[in-house]
Amino acid sequence: MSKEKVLIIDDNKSITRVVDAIAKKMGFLTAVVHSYRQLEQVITENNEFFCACVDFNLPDAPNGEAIDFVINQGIPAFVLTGQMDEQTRQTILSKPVIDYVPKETIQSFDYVGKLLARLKANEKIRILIVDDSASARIHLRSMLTRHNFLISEALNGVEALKVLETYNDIKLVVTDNEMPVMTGLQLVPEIRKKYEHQKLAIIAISSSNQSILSARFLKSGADDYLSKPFSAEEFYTRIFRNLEFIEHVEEVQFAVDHDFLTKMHNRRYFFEQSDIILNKMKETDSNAVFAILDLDHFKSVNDTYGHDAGDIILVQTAKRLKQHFPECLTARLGGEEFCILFPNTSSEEAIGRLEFLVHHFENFEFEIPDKSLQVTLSIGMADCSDGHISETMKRADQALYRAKQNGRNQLVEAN
Ligand SMILES: Nc1nc2c(ncn2[C@@H]2O[C@H](COP(=O)(O)OP(=O)(O)OP(=O)(O)O)[C@@H](O)[C@H]2O)c(=O)[nH]1
Repeated sequence: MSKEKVLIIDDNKSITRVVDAIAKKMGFLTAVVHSYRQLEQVITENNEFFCACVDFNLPDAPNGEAIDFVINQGIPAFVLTGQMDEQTRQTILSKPVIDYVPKETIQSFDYVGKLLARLKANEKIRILIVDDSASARIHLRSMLTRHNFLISEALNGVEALKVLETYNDIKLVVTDNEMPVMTGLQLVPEIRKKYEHQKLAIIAISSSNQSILSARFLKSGADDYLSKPFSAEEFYTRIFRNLEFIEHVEEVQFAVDHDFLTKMHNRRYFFEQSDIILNKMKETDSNAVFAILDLDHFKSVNDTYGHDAGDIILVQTAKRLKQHFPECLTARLGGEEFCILFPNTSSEEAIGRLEFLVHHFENFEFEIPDKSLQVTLSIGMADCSDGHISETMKRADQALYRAKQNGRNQLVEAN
């Protein structure tokens, strides 16, 4: 039984084939049925599904009965429908479904793919609901949990601030305005003192008919405003827009901080962070060590086995460095050159760990297509007593030069 299985229910086989292919491409397992009768059978064997994609109209269940059946089994469901009149829309939205997808064009199936990706991503996203009304919280929780979000709740602004301190995976706050202790309008600027728009979105919800309220919320730092009553489509669209903004910023930030090939931190990030770490070390009078690592005769690896093989070795080297030094700041400086900053570490300890690494590389077989090969490592190391990473780097670089001169495959400590 797998929670990673998508249940696909449609009497039209060309539609199930397309949805099946989309789900499989995304790494899901699938179960496909073409009638209500088959659906009942499948469910008796297993009702553990990630979600279900349900046809509104089946020959033996013409009025959305399959949707009710699946939801009653506790399976989150989205609906595929050929009819898109207002009556059908109302009927679908009166049920606690994830969403509906009109089977109008081929783009509808792109939407199915996006929906599945969204549902998978949502499993790691926590939303904080802030409302003093239990029924409002229950309603919002029900709408959001069917989209797989993790949920926390608070009854007023002060509680909300405490919950934000407790959970670091909250990406979105949905807040009411009128609440005892601290209102939504008071809460929003308090949140903004600590959390930027790129990290945390705020959507305010209110039934107040004061048109100025939305402007006041937006000016105090909210990202969006919803007036009650709102449709499910509007609610979800605003939730996803705001989360997508945060996710795009995260993607851009990742690209800025990481090396494209190895996904290791890059030179720019290393310099920025090493300053912060070395300042902390100075304050606590602790020792730090810097090492620069260079693969030996890498040009000949590229020349002999090709650039793609060289890339594989760089990626595997990055993986080994992250595994060996999880608590250190590691980065790819460029080309076949990497570096490590050991915080709170004596030179003796760093020497021990780096010598072990040299030995490990000497004995390690890199796997490239149809072959395995050894690539050794030279390292220059310097303690960070001069306080500036650029000075330390110069000394470590000279030590690396000596390691290369002495025959490579070794560690040399700076004078
Ligand atoms: N495959 C691959 N090769 C790279 C990349 N970046 C730099 N290189 C190659 O790394 C090689 C570095 O060569 P050299 O600087 O001569 O150093 P070396 O051959 O390792 O010699 P020593 O350092 O003296 O042992 C060059 O062939 C570059 O083209 C990359 O992203 N991928």
